[in-house]
Amino acid sequence: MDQLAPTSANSSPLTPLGFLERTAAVYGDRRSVVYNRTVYTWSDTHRRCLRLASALSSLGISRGDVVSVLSPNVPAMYEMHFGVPMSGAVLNTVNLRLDARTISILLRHSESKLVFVDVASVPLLDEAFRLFPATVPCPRVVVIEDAYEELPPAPSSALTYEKLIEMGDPEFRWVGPQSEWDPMVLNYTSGTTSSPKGVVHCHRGLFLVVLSSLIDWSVPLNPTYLWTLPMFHANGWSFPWGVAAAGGTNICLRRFDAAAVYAAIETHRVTHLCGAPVVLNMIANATDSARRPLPGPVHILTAGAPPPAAVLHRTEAIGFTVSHGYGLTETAGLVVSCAWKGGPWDRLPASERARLKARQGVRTLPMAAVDVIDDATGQSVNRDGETMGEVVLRGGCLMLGYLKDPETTAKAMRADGWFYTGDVGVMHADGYLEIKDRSKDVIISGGENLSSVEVESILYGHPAVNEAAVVARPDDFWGETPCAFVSLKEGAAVASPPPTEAELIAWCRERMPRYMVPKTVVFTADLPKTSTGKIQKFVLREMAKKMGAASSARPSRM
Ligand SMILES: Nc1ncnc2c1ncn2[C@@H]1O[C@H](COP(=O)(O)OP(=O)(O)OP(=O)(O)O)[C@@H](O)[C@H]1O
Repeated sequence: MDQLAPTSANSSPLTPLGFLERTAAVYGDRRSVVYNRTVYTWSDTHRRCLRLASALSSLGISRGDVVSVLSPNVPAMYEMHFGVPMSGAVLNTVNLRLDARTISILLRHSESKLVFVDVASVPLLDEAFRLFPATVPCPRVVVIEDAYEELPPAPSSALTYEKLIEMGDPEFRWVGPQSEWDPMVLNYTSGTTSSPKGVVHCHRGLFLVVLSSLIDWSVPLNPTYLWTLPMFHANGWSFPWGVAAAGGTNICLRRFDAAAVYAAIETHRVTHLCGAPVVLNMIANATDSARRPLPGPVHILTAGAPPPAAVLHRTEAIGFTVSHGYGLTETAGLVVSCAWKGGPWDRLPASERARLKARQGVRTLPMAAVDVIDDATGQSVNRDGETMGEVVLRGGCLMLGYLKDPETTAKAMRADGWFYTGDVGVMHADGYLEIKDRSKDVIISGGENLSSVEVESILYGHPAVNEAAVVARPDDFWGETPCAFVSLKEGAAVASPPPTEAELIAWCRERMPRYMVPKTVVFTADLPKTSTGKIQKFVLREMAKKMGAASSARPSRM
């Protein structure tokens, strides 16, 4: 068999961009994108994306150029996931809730050639441009207008998105990758633990993550998908391409709250949506006036932060079917998922099912391996569900690397063949991974590593708790002790009397070893979050630090 080698017939570069043409051929008349009263079919979307790619080429955008976009989940944002890379360019979705300084840094770092900007974010972009040094040219700007918003229109001289689409040729021969390893997107990480890093993914990695996400979540043909997850966050875990592959309908929302989510589900008969655990919490704790009955089965995929078992339990009790996965910007989407075994697991009590589902799970199909390794020895930790180590990954969905940062890339993708996630986890006897913390969030109390996620999950079980985050507070005796920041559910906050610090501490004491029990509880209306819905623990850690050292007496430890 030695003479059998790849030929041009069997080695066309893998890319998710080809999904669009196929879906337009099969489901041309079906709805592709819905936004308020705007409804496109897959034929429309196909033509509009080709026009976009063609128009970008006519503006001089070519292979490898970075094109950025600052936009909420509107149809233009969806189209750019195809149209921009179909011009050969690299799509760079920028978090539109960042401040002007960070946006200015990211645009310069990426050497972006053109920026699409939502009309509401024009002043923010202008401010970012003012921070460019005089010697560095600003990228060209295209404004995305919105007929449904009462916002000042784009200046008459501005090139608008719709004008650009009109300029383009719907018969354009799109620019395919020369190699499946060609870069296709550039995404900056959320900046939860450090400055955002520029993650570059190639066509091949995205192709793999899209197909495996559909299989893993058992997405059927023609789903109706509600865009609650921002597309600017890791390309909405790659579902812009996934919904196209499945011939689904994208329901776009510029902004949402619990009432808007329930209303959209009812109006459009939504079948699927993704959301960080904060979105689940928002849906589960919605007031009666916001809630509507579900018109049919609704599947929610959650990831991005550890979902507390209590939140999974509450969301499923309302009637949603929740799946849980784990991934990073560096993996383009979900690469570990809590594969549900059905049968015996279905027969367990609901709270036990939620506890199992809160585990992150096993590798998805394109991944070669997932492990938890001991930092000191580099060996796998015992599969006992207790011994903590760093979560490492290997497989086809991993990024090419960090843009212009070989040192950080080498630190993350090491010579031993693993990608180091910076997450701390345990491996259970059944081979399921469970994340216990981010390494920077681990609390070390009296020399013992303590998982803030475990303490949080107990706090979430308290009926009055809306959200909880636990961080380290300096302690004169123990070095660090857990400090909990807690927001209460609306009803509980006004009910008399709301729980006190002593009551929450007692609640924890009954349910966890003493060394894990928070020594301090701070009640707050809201917890600080990144725009991707992650709790900013570094902000809370600073607050805990400013509170000064807790001077513990030497309590007896369990
Ligand atoms: N299911 C999950 N359970 C627990 N944590 C999760 C889950 N999914 C994702 N995460 C967390 O999210 C992280 C990936 O987030 P993302 O790539 O958006 O940026 P970030 O890591 O928050 O930002 P930065 O790297 O800039 O600090 C993971 O490393 C992990 O800590």
